[in-house]
Amino acid sequence: MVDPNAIPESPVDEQPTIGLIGMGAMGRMYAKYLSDGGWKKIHVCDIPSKYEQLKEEYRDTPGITVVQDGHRVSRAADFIMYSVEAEYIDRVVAEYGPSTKVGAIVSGQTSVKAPEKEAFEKHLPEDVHIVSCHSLHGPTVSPHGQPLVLIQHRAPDWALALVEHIFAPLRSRYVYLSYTDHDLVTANTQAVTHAAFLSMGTAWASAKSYPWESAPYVGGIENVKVNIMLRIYSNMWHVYAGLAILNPSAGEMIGQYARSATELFKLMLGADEGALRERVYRARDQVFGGDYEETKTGDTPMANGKTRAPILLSEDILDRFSLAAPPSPTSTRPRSPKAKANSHLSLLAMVDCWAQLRIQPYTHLELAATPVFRMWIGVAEYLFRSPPRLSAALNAALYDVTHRSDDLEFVVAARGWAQCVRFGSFELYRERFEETAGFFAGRFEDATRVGGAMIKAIMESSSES
Ligand SMILES: NC(=O)C1=CN([C@@H]2O[C@H](COP(=O)(O)OP(=O)(O)OC[C@H]3O[C@@H](n4cnc5c(N)ncnc54)[C@H](OP(=O)(O)O)[C@@H]3O)[C@@H](O)[C@H]2O)C=CC1
Ligand SMILES: O=C(O)C(=O)Cc1ccc(O)cc1
Repeated sequence: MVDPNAIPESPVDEQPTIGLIGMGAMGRMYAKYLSDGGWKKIHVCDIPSKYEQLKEEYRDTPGITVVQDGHRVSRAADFIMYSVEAEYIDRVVAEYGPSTKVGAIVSGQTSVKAPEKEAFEKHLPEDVHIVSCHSLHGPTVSPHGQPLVLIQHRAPDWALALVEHIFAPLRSRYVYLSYTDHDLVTANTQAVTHAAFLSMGTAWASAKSYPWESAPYVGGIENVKVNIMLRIYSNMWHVYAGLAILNPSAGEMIGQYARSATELFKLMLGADEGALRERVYRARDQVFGGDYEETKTGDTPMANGKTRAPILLSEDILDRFSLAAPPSPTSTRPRSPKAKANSHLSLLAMVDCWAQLRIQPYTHLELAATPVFRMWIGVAEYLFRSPPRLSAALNAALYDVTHRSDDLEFVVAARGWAQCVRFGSFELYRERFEETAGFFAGRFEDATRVGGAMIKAIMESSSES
């Protein structure tokens, strides 16, 4: 529960009025935690046509008052958070921003901050403060211990302290960034990671192949790839479109990912083993350090001379999180088709891309990683920190032609996503996203359950280490 005695020096009451504009997945998550945490004056709204339905839904929730629109929220609240689609932030702030109460603090939950900053600076009155935020996790992940970015943009220290206090019930880990650094970090971590998973999904859907039924993609780290891919496609397209298309740094990074996939694939096609190994090992040394073979435990050496334990769990444990059909009690067949070496083009391209862009993923991991980014580094280190695994992947990539058609689909998909982001078309993005999502939709429910349990197990094990 909130301790009113802990409220910092500020001109607002012990129980500030909190306003939430946009009651989609994130607005609802905040409403729940803030209400459970003991805040008693939370005014919320979505678009006016949802007023009656929202009012009914929150009738018995302590502390929550549903109002018709953002004007009513803005007039009453000491702290207001916009949780609307990034694409619409300018329009929504233009409409409600001028109604903001004098001296209030305004925040935004958008995943990309450049348009939010512009909208706030353009449409908010001079006499209100701006302290923005961004929870670096999806609405179904517990916020406890997850990074929550706070951006003290145009605000005195008491305003930042009050926002920290209001968000205390989330029990998140505050990360302090500027608007500009936020977009740089999330382009490195989220946008390019999503490009990899979106491309995997599109490649499998184009090949009309469910990966959990196909030998190279079953078991161990393949389960991580498949579960995260499905998790992304079961979320809302606009979240990914916004953070890729509207982030000024994301297009270049996603473009590099597609270039890395293309160039590596050409080396594979030409069976240019020397050049492929040279390029991949150089990227590995740059991203994971050069002394990987010396750590017998499989730990990763860090720039500060220490080592860190691997992010992922053992293959056997990861095997539990499969979407493949369980064996029947009488069956003598193995639980799933036997795994076979994979060329891992999506991962080779990721590490090459990090190296080309001089991105140090471990630096981001410590500071501001989403669960998805953490898993993705985990998968990459699992492959790259093991010389035999990496070598087997390179052999498969060069000499096992059965991977060629999937790798070709992957390159086409990665190029398509990069072009779509470069063109900046939300409509094209939506169509591409929904087409692939439609192919997998039948498994979203299972994927949410299995993927959620997998993320929980991995997060718990990495916080213990
Ligand atoms: N989902 C995620 O994993 C995360 C999302 N975010 C960010 O949070 C923001 C919200 O995302 P999320 O909650 O997932 O998306 P949702 O689509 O679930 O929620 C957005 C809500 O805002 C409503 N809205 C749009 N215009 C207005 C308006 N004028 N007045 C009031 N409400 C309005 C939308 O209505 P309608 O549907 O009718 O347009 C919708 O209900 C986005 O900017 C996203 O990038 C941040 C972290 C994680
Ligand atoms: O972890 C991820 O990358 C997700 O896919 C969930 C997500 C999406 C958007 C955000 O702004 C924050 C987290």
